[in-house]
Amino acid sequence: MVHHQNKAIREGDNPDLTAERVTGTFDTHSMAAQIYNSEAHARRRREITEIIAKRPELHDTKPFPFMTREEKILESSRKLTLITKHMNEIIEPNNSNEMFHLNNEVLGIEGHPMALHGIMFIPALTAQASEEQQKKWLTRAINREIVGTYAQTELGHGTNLQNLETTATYDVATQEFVLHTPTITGLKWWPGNLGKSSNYAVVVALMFIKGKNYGPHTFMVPLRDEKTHQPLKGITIGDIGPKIAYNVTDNGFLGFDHYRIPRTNLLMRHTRVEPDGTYVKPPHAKINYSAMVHVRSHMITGQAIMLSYALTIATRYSSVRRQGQIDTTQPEVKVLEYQTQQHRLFPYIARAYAFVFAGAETVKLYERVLEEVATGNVSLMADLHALTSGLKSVVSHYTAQGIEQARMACGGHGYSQASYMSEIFGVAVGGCTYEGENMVMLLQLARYLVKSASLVKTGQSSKLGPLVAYLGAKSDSTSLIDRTPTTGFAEYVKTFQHIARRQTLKAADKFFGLMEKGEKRPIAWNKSSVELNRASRLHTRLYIVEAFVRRVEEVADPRLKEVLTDLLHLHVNYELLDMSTYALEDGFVSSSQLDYVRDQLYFYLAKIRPNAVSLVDSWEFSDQELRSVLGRRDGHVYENLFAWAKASPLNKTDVLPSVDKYLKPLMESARASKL
Ligand SMILES: CCCCCCCC/C=C\CCCCCCCCC/C=C/C(=O)SCCNC(=O)CCNC(=O)[C@H](O)C(C)(C)COP(=O)(O)OP(=O)(O)OC[C@H]1O[C@@H](n2cnc3c(N)ncnc32)[C@H](O)[C@@H]1OP(=O)(O)O
Ligand SMILES: Cc1cc2nc3c(=O)[nH]c(=O)nc-3n(C[C@H](O)[C@H](O)[C@H](O)COP(=O)(O)OP(=O)(O)OC[C@H]3O[C@@H](n4cnc5c(N)ncnc54)[C@H](O)[C@@H]3O)c2cc1C
Repeated sequence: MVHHQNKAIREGDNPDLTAERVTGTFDTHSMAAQIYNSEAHARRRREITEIIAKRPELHDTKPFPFMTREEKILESSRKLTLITKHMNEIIEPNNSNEMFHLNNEVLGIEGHPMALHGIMFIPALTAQASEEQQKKWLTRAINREIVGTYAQTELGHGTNLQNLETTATYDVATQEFVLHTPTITGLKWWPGNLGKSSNYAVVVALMFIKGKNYGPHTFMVPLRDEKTHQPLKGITIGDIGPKIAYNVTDNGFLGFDHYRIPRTNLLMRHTRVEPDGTYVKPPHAKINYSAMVHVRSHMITGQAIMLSYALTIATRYSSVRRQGQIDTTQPEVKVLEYQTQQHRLFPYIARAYAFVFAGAETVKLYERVLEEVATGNVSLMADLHALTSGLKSVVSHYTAQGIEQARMACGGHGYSQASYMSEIFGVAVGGCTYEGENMVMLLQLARYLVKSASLVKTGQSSKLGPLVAYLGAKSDSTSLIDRTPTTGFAEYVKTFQHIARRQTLKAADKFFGLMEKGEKRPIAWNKSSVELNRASRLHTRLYIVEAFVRRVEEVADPRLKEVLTDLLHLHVNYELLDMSTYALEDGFVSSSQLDYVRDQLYFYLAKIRPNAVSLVDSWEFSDQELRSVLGRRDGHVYENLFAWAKASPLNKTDVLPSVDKYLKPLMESARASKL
C-alpha cells in the first residue's frame, strides 16, 4: 500500500475522490492534531472511532430519517445504556472531550436522554454546589444514578431572567423553600430532557425571603420518584412536542404547586441562606450563571464541528458529482471545479478552522476562570462573559449560514434527508437561540465595549483589558494593504482593528450623545442597539482573525503551516470583502485596495483547490458520525442513494393503504363519471 499524506485513502474508493486525496500536500493526521488541539486527543478520537466500528451493537439499527421520534428515543436509550455500561472500556474515565466524541459517534447530534445531564446539570453542580452538596448529589450524577437537567427558561421568559415567575419562598418555620408556578407563563418550558427523562433538575427561581426578592437563584429539585419515575406530588411535567430538529431530546415543561424542598437544596457554594433566613451574598452577582457560560464556552467548538460536518459532506460530494463542462471540448467536470462552488465552500472551510481555533482559546480561558472563581477570584468573569457572548452569537450565525450554503452546494440531493443536511442545520441553528438569543448576547458584549469606549474617551486607555486594548490605539490614516511590498497579516489585522474601533466608538458616541440630549439610558441604549450590535460583531470577528493568526504562528510543521497560511489568507480577504462597507465609508480602504483583496481571494480559492478534500478529511469524521449518504468517505454516492431510497418505509409495499383507501376509489369514480 502506498503511503499517502491523506489518511482517508482506501482501495476501492470512488477514483474521483481518491484523485482529490492524492493531491493533498499535508498529513491529515497532523492536521487533525491542530483541529483537536492536541496530538493525543486526535489519536484518541481515532481509537474511539475504531472501537465503535468493531461493535455493531453501537451502530444505528437504521437511518435516523426513517425512524419515528419514539423509535429514535428508544434506540438512543438502548445505546446510551450500552455506552454507560462499557464506558471505561472505550474512553478515559471523566474525560469530557472523549465523552463528547463518543456521544457524537454513537448517539449523534439529535440529542439523547442525558444530553443536558452532561452539558449543564453536572457543570452546574460542579460550579455551584457546596462540597457537602457535591458529596450528596454530584457523585450520584456522575455515576448516572440520577438524571438531571437545567430548568431556567419559562413559557413567558427566557431572556429576561429578572422577570422569571417561578418563585422559591423561604419558610423559616420549616426551613424549606416553597417552589411555586403562579401562572401558565411561569411554567418552565424548553429545558432539554426535562420532559420524560430527568428525575432531578437544577431549577432557577426567584428567591424570596421575608418578602424580599433576591433575584434568580439555583436549586437542586427532585422531580420524579427515583424508583417509579412517576412525577412527585406537586409537580406537573411533560414534553413540549416536536421541534425543527434535536428531537431525540425531550425538551419539557414543568410546573410547581407549592412544592417544598429543604433549605439545603439551594446551591450554596457561593451563596447561602442561614436557617433564620439570613442571606449571604456571592462574590459576584452573576456567579450562578456559570452553567450558561460553560455551554457558551464549549459550543464554539461544537458549532465548528457541525459546520465541518456539512462542509465535509458538500466538498466530498462536489468531488464525485460531475455536471456540465467548463471547456466544451472536455468531459463533464466535478462541480468542485466551478469557481462559484469553491467560493461557496472554501471560505466556510476557512471559517470552520478559525472557529475551532477560537473555540480552543475560549475553553482555555473558561477553565482558567473556573479555577480562579473556585478560589474566590472573580476578576475575569466579565471578560469571559463578554467574549463568550460575542463568540456564541457570531459563530452560530455563520455556522448556520455555512451549513445552508453547503446544502445548496449539493443541489437536489442536498434537499434529501439522505444528505443529513437538514438535521445538521436544524441542530446548529438552535445555537443562535439557546444560551441567550444572539441579539441579546451581542448586546451583552456591547455593554463591555461601551464601558471600554468610555475609558478611551476619558483618556484612561491604559485601563483597557487585553481583549480591547486596540480600542485605545491610534489608527494609521489609511490601510496599508497592498501599499507595502510585502502585505501580510499584520496589515489586515490593523484594518480589522480600525473597522471595529471606529464602529465601537461611533456606536458609543451615538449612545452617549442621545443621553446628553436628555434620553434616559435604556431608551438611548435601545435607539443605539443596531449600531452597538454591529460593533460587537466586528469586535468578535477581529478576535476570530487574531485567534487564527496566533495559531498559524505556533505551527511548526512547514506543510501544515503552508496550507493553514493559505486558509488564513482566504479568511482575511473574504472577511474584509464581506465587511467592506465599513472599510470604505471613511476611506480607510480604497476601491483599488479592494480590487487587490478580491484578486487575492480568487488566487487563494485556486491555491486551496487541491487541498480542499484533505482539509475536510482532516476533521476525521467517520461515516457513522456523519450519517450522510452524500458525505461517505468512499464517495460511492449513487448506489448508496438508491439503496437508501429502497430502504424507505414507504417502499415496504408496492401499494400503500392510502392508495387502496382513497386514490384508487378516486380514480375509479373519475373514470366512471367519464363513461
Ligand atoms: C468537551 C466538552 C464538550 C461539551 C460540549 C457542550 C456544548 C455543546 C455544543 C454543541 C453541541 C450541539 C448540541 C446541542 C446542544 C443543545 C444544548 C442546549 C442547552 C441549552 C440550554 C439553555 O438554553 S439554558 C438557558 C439559557 N438562557 C440564557 O442564556 C438566558 C439569556 N439571558 C441572560 O443570560 C441574562 O438574562 C442576561 C445576561 C441577558 C441579563 O442578565 P440579568 O441578570 O438580567 O443582568 P443585569 O442585571 O441586567 O446585569 C447585567 C450585568 O451582568 C453581567 N453579566 C451577565 N451575565 C454574566 C455572566 N455570566 N458573567 C459575568 N457577568 C455577567 C453583564 O455583563 C452586565 O454587567 P454590567 O454591564 O452591568 O457591568
Ligand atoms: C434547542 C433549544 C434548547 C434549549 N434548552 C434549554 C434548556 O436546556 N434549559 C433552559 O432553561 N432553556 C433552554 N432553552 C431556551 C433558550 O435558552 C431560550 O429560548 C433563549 O434563551 C431565548 O429566550 P426566549 O425564548 O425568551 O426569547 P425572547 O427573549 O422572547 O426572544 C424573542 C426576540 O426578542 C428579542 N429580545 C428579547 N429581549 C431583548 C432585549 N433585551 N433586547 C433586544 N432584543 C430582545 C430577541 O433578540 C428575539 O429576537 C432552549 C432553547 C432551544 C431552542
